[in-house]
Amino acid sequence: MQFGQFMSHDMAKTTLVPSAKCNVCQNIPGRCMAVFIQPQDPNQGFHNDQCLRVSRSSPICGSGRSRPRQQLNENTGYIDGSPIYGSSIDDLVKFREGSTGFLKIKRFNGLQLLPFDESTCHSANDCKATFVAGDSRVNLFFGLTSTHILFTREHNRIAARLQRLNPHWDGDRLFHETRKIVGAEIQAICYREYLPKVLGSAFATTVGVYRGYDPDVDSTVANEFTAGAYRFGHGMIQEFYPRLDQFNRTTQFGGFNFVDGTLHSDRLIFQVHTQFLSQQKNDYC
Ligand code: HEM
Ligand SMILES: [Ca+2]
Repeated sequence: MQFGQFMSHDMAKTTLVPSAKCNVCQNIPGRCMAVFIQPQDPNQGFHNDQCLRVSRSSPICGSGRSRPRQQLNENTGYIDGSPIYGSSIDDLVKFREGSTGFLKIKRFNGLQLLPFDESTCHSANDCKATFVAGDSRVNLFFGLTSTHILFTREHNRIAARLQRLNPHWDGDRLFHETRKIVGAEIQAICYREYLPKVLGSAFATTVGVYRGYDPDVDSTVANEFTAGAYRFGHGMIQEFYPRLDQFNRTTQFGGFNFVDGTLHSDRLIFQVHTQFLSQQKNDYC
């Protein structure tokens, strides 16, 4: 599940119409869809809300009128570690340690973590555990945050080794050679470990043997894949996750009880979704 979510964030980030613009139980063409609650639905919370307010994916400007509506992917569709490095050169400066070959990390309580989102800090030593990374969804779930931290540390581990082997490399060379290796590691885990487990015997017929890079393949991500098919992973989310103390002993089960006492994962997605949308800054066309 956890690697799958990380992969989905490497391949796609669909901009949504801000939820504040969809706060009524009404269909607003092109923007919002209201899913009305059926009288027989047993969920009282849904009845209180009257409908589920669904924001539509933002269109690419100009599409949806004389030509079919197309959705925007804010991230690089290639599996290239973009949750770690960002999807644009401008963003990279936020994560790279100056002009060195290393990624920024924050040392906290003897741990190497991601930099804190300073807008959530009351003082230098009093910050919320909200991190900055190449994909803004890094804080959506602590398993996902851990995966980000893992690959950020992996980058710095490899960069340190490469630096020892190639002391003449400048920061740019060191950074990009390392990034290439980390991206390749993520691809290798995806194709050699994750997909064979997910697809089972269908792996051979659906993915098959890698025959080398083909520049003619359209590498953009299909809407059907992100909006539908790949969300199969939501069904893999467990309701409880074991948590470890500093001695790696199981302390308690970390349920999703921050979601107003309910532990059902569908509801989790819905709740996190609403929280997450309220943080979105991007507007639609
Ligand atoms: C703790 C686990 C997870 C949580 C809390 C979570 C939550 C969410 C939320 C809130 C969204 C945005 C909802 C929306 O666009 O309507 C989303 C989108 C998505 N999720 Fe998950 N998810 C989790 C795990 C997974 C897993 C394991 C997979 C696949 C293996 C996955 C695949 C996707 C995909 C493909 C999208 C659409 C991405 C886009 O187009 O931007 N998610 N998820
Ligand atoms: Ca990517």
